[in-house]
Amino acid sequence: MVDGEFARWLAARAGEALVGLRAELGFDDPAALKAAGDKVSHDLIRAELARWRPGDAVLSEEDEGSRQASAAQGEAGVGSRLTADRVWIIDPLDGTREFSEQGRTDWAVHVALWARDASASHGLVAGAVGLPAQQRVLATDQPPAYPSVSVGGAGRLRLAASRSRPPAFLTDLAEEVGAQLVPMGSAGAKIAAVVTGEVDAYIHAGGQYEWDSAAPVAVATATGLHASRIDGSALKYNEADPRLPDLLVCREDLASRLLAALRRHGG
Ligand SMILES: Nc1ncnc2c1ncn2[C@@H]1O[C@H](COP(=O)(O)O)[C@@H](OP(=O)(O)O)[C@H]1O
Ligand SMILES: [Mg+2]
Repeated sequence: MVDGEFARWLAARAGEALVGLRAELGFDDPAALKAAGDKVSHDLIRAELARWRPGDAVLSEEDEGSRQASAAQGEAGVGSRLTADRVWIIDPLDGTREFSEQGRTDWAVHVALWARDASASHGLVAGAVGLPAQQRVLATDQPPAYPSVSVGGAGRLRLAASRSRPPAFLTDLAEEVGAQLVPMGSAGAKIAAVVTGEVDAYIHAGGQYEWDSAAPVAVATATGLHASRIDGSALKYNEADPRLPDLLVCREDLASRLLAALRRHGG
């Protein structure tokens, strides 16, 4: 299987396990469901990567060791992710909070591949975003079609934002550009909503990590969408410090307008 296809398969498998876990444990103890979700998905993805891509390094939200840039990884001799040529950047369960709430579908499985010699944007050569509760996986092996303009209707832009930690400046920015804010959980689900045209853009600031955006940004850029930091600079992955605190994902035709508004409001 080529990498994009493999990422799709892996995200789908982890998604099935997570759907099964929700059915098995129910929603009475959200903390237990979140912890179990993180672990089950992480263990499954790590095991399949070790089996099918044993020479590659891994950066995972749920693996303290892999977050330390200097830590040796995997089998002996594989070395640190900072010297590796290929690094899988995974978030086994993005939108953990929403996963633990009955009826919510805004949670995701992220599987991305970063390569040192990549000509692809952001160094991301493959990626898949599993949206198990929406019964779909978006992936770079078959990138979705570029979204049609203004699905929101009435000519009003729709801006996806974190439902629990939206940037403070977003209300003013939305007012200035005449946009409606659409609160949603999970960076992957929000970027997927931009890809499918459910919303026009996603803006985040104030904190996030590489695994929160790598896979969905891989899919968004494969689709032809704009993805950058909120100051317009490039998103960089597999850095020593995995913090990647802000980003903008939107249709290309909106990028300069939203970046200008971000210069005024985004700090
Ligand atoms: N201020 C912040 N600092 C650190 N991580 C943040 C953050 N705001 C959002 N995130 C992370 O980004 C992902 C999407 O957040 P949100 O649902 O609020 O949009 C979540 O990932 P996890 O669910 O994998 O922890 C969340 O933890
Ligand atoms: Mg996350």
